[in-house]
Amino acid sequence: MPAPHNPFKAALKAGDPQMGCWLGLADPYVAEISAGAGFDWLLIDAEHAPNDLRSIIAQLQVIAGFGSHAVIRPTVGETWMIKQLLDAGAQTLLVPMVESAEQARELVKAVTYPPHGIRGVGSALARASNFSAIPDYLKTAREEICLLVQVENRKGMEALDEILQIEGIDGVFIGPSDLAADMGHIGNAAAPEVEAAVLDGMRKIVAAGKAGGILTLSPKMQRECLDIGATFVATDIDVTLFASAIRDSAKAALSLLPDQSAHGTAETSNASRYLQQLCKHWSHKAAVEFDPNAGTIRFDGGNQVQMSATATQLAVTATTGPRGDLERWKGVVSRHLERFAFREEFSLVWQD
Ligand SMILES: O=C(O)C(=O)C[C@H](O)[C@@H](O)CO
Repeated sequence: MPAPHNPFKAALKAGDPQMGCWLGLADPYVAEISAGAGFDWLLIDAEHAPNDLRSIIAQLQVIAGFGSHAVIRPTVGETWMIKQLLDAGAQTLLVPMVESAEQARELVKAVTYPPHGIRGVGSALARASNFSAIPDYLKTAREEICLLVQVENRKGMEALDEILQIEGIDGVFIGPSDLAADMGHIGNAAAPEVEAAVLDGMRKIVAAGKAGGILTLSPKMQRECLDIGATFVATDIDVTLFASAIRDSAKAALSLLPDQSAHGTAETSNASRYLQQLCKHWSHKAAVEFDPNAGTIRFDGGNQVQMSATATQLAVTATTGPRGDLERWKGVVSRHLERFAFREEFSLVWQD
């Protein structure tokens, strides 16, 4: 009985595009929900997410019951880490920060048993061999291990041609975020120079007969990479999906509650001047509408000011969202108006 078949590796070999999702919530409950969503593969991230061997094993166990394939990204491509992940039952690894053919060569040895590699023999204890229930695991494991490497800086891109020559590397993933940073465009993987480098690298990978992969939230880049022939493309991240959805949900819930408002007046013959000064002062960072007699200032976070001016009085309404700090906001508005009215005895008296 051989090592379990790796359908993901077979699909990449057949050039059959596999669509994936990043898992960074580091929780088997979330992995189980994600595994039932329909993605072809799920990346369990131990580089940028709080995963450890135990959390990875728990996620491998729940994903095993679904059609999605688990791809594990170790923190670094260390032999000891790879040994533990393979014994834990990972069959596909995505190793970050590969910068040279020599590094790629060492990774191939780390996933290969002796005499051709250096993977330690411990299958008797390993989940990978179903705890020795697979008698010829040692002889058949390598064929079902899919080794993917990440090229994600200028050094790695310069070595890409040599990396692509290394036998035993099944695919190369280009990391746009890290590549952007190394190219001087940190936080901007959409920079034209970065996108061009990513697409050029992807063409080289596909032309070399290796599987090309990427994680990009850009529909344009997803399409372009697939059109080039990339075969493992991740299009979303569980962390950002959840964070965005729950923030929107909280905003919608709070929008059902009433805003908080306070009303104040100041006796002054310069009401229109101060109204217009405050509107102009905040016009660069808020939505402002005003004329000499009335003005409205709306900030994105929910803080607002409405003002009206007569020949003798300035009327002000300060508003915050249902959970805003109204007292603080009243103080901010008062201090700004008092600063504009420094030439006179000015007092904004709040009625509530
Ligand atoms: O450089 C990249 O892009 C990647 O390797 C993916 C990131 O590590 C992932 O955390 C999304 O930013």
